[in-house]
Amino acid sequence: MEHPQLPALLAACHWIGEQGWCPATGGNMSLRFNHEQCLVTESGRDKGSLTAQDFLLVDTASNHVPSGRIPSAETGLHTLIYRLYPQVTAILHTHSVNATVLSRVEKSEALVLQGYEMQKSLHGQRSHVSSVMIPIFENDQDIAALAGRVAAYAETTPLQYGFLVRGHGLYCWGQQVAEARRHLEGLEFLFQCELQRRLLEAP
Ligand SMILES: CSC[C@@H](O)[C@@H](O)C(=O)COP(=O)(O)O
Ligand SMILES: [Zn+2]
Repeated sequence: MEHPQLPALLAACHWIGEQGWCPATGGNMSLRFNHEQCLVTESGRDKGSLTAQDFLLVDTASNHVPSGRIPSAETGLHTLIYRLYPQVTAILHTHSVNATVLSRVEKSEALVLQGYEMQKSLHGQRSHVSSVMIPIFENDQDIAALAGRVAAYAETTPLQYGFLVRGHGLYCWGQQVAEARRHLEGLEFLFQCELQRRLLEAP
């Protein structure tokens, strides 16, 4: 499989593996291929050691896979984001300890980050004074049902950068692989800060 951004995505996946953010085959990654198709990781691969052969062409409208191979179990979340946001070209899904724990510690439907300079690692954020809201959706083994809830939410509140799935992990994206990777690194930094702040400030 060839795509101008695939080398950058493979490098990002290897870096993600080094960070320990995709343990035990967790996580999945994708690229927009053209107006009709995207490239999604094959299910069950070790995401830290992916090669170009581990990406499958998927029809973005129907989730159909012409090759007949088995794409990520969470393909429906990737294709939803590509359908909703034409500017998105790369999506990263990771299972870091911090995203997994923080999405459970925070009991509400969103994680609000405020007061951090690193909020400016996120597209359009200009100041630590602003609040960054990362929605948290309840985990679900029925990915079509989860995608339906994400789509319903996005009808009233456009998704930016990414969202958390409770006790599961982070989905984030960008207009290029480089932006998706910056969002992932920025959000993971913010998650770690927020977890430590909550621990240290706990009464
Ligand atoms: C290690 S089990 C995790 C999976 O259930 C899932 O959440 C995941 O992210 C990876 O699934 P995959 O089908 O390989 O894309
Ligand atoms: Zn997952």
